[in-house]
Amino acid sequence: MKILVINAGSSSLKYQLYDMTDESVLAKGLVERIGMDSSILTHKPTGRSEVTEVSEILEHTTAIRKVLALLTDPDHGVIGSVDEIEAVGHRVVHGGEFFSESALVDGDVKSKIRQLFDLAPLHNPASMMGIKASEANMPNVPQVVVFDTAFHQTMPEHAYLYAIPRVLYKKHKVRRYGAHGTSHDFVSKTAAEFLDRPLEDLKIIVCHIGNGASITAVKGGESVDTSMGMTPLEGLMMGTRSGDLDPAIVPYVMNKEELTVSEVNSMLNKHSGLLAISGISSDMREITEGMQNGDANSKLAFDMYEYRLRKYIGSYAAAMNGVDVIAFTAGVGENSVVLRQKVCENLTYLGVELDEKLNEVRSGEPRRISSANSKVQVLVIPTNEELVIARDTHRIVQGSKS
Ligand SMILES: Nc1ncnc2c1ncn2[C@@H]1O[C@H](COP(=O)(O)OP(=O)(O)O)[C@@H](O)[C@H]1O
Ligand SMILES: CC(=O)OP(=O)(O)O
Ligand SMILES: [Mg+2]
Repeated sequence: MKILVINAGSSSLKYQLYDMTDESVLAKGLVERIGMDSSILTHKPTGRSEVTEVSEILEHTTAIRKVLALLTDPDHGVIGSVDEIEAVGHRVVHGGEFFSESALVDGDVKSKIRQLFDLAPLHNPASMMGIKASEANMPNVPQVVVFDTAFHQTMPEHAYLYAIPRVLYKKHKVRRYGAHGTSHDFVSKTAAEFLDRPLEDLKIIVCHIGNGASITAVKGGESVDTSMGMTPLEGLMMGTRSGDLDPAIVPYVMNKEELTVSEVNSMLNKHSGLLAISGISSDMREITEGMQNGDANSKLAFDMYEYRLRKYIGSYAAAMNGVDVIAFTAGVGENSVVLRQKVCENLTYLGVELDEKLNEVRSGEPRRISSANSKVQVLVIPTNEELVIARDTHRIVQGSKS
């Protein structure tokens, strides 16, 4: 079965085409700047050279039409016809309390995703655009949705409630939901397999640090706490997101700077984090380079990022009354030798002992970076959210046929 996996953002659309007979990726790509003057489509058929097209792509339906055209193109394509795509899997960030599992898309599922627009204004409308665009271009193909929040539905009440009037939870569903669950789930399972130990016995802290960043306490295979909250703004400092802050800052700044709700949201989501503190970039590569070249603001941004991550690791060790495994994943977690080193340097009280040589190894495979004596196994586990989405889609579509 060939499955197209789609991760739609408000102005972007990432895709991967899988052949599920061997879980191989036939092609992948990215459409950027949808709705802007020159959109860029980058398409990479596996084992062949990448193609880039610049054109005007005003909305997601056109974006998917162009992707399908490239997937079937005589020169750059990997399939003979769109009919070969038997299912589409979509990443949806917010499933609220409706979804603790992936689901086959129908009218009810779409209505629930729509009801969650208010809780995830930056993410869910974009996912819905991706679903509608796929339905328009592939009307008879089953669509499956895989939620970032689903894995975290096991969190206990004391972890997911905010200490605010309970009526806000009852009326408006104000609570913590978390995100990146697909990755936290995959990485914790892969860590247990890598160590050849039963997942049920392990206390694992997964640090998913990429563009968006979140950290999860996984006990016995279940999420017991996670750093993202009602929206993906809470928790760690990120590329452009503030992470945790005193909530009183929001009304204070709105008042002083005469900001609207949308302006303050934009400030916290798009103009904060590494970008705000460094004044240079939201990209950890540039921050590290700036720091190594003596730029004080880059060093401060790095130090704040590392310090906050380390504090969360300590608090999740407390949440689980111990930790057996710390797993680093996503763009920064998989690649930043210096970030991992600085974090681990200050976790000796937990029994963490980093092996500096192992930490410097670069590979796309799961690997251990702690020393043989370390009480806590520190691992780097490359995440693969798209593969999980493809597997869930495959399972659900097969199940719906039988
Ligand atoms: N070699 C590296 N060193 C440090 N950070 C890196 C490196 N490579 C990638 N990154 C970071 O990873 C981030 C992207 O992470 P990724 O998980 O791909 O994000 P997303 O999937 O959310 O777009 C980049 O913004 C960059 O900061
Ligand atoms: C939920 C979230 O933060 O997603 P991303 O990492 O793709 O920005
Ligand atoms: Mg990501």
